[in-house]
Amino acid sequence: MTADSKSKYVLTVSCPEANGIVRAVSDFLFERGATISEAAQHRDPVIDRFFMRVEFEEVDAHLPATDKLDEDFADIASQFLMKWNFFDLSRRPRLLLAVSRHGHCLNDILHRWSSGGLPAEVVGVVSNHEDMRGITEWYGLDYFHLPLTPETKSAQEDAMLDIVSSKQVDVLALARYMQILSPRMCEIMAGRTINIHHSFLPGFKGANPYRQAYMRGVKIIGATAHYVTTDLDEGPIIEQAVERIDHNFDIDELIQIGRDAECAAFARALKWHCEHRIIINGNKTVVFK
Ligand SMILES: Nc1nc2c(c(=O)[nH]1)N[C@@H](CN(C=O)c1ccc(C(=O)N[C@@H](CCC(=O)O)C(=O)O)cc1)CN2
Repeated sequence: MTADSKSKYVLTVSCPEANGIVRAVSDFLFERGATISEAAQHRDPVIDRFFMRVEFEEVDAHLPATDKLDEDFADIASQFLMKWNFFDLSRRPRLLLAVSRHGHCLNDILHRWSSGGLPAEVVGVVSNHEDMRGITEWYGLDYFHLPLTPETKSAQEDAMLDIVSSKQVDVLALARYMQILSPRMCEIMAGRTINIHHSFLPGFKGANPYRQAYMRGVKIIGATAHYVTTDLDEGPIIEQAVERIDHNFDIDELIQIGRDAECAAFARALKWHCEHRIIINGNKTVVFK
């Protein structure tokens, strides 16, 4: 078995701070013939909580499947009151993109995916408009046109959830999808729906943030990739990017400049999510880059 063909795994852990956590995890992996290729940890001093991400691979012996690792790890997890997940990196997360009429983030993500820059299986694109069908089908992907009105919003979300189920979607990426998801949708998709908001949150939540920024006279605009929650644009922030502006720029120029920041923040956030580098910590995130 060559180095490249060895199975690689990730373990993420969060638990109350305690002595012996790192030793217990490393001993567990050592005893199963694994070698650690990357490890990082963080302690939140405010809530005294410990976070860890370990990337490991089999040496000689074949490591058990993740469900068996889960089973074997349960006693250690119980001892330290851990929340934990094992991931097999050979299984790339299945990603569904959602878009409305602005296609720059969709286009950027599809190019990165098609050129190997995003470790995900893109399974299709859903939209409440027809504008992005052409580029989607150019990439050979399914395009699900799900138009809606305020009266049909719930039925439209049911249709989207049917696609999530039938396509076995792991993560829903809102690439400038301009519809507010219902509390029901947010609950079902909690922790696996990522939005790119076109402002440097917490500034300028909601619709038309570039107009808000222009009218406020800010000197920096930005974009924020965050997990989606019922509270609009209040979800745990994953990544942000900014661009400098000044009085010479009009709103259309802010929109154009802001697009680069949106694409950069969104792409990094999705890649880190797909590499299992993010642990949600209340209304924040720990990102092991
Ligand atoms: N429950 C959530 N849904 C969404 C979130 C979120 O954080 N929580 N982020 C938004 C994205 N967004 C800004 O980034 C945003 C999208 C839409 C609106 C809005 O007012 N939409 C109107 C309809 C607009 C239209 O039809 O063109 C609405 O839904 O009533 C504000 C902000 C994605 N969803």
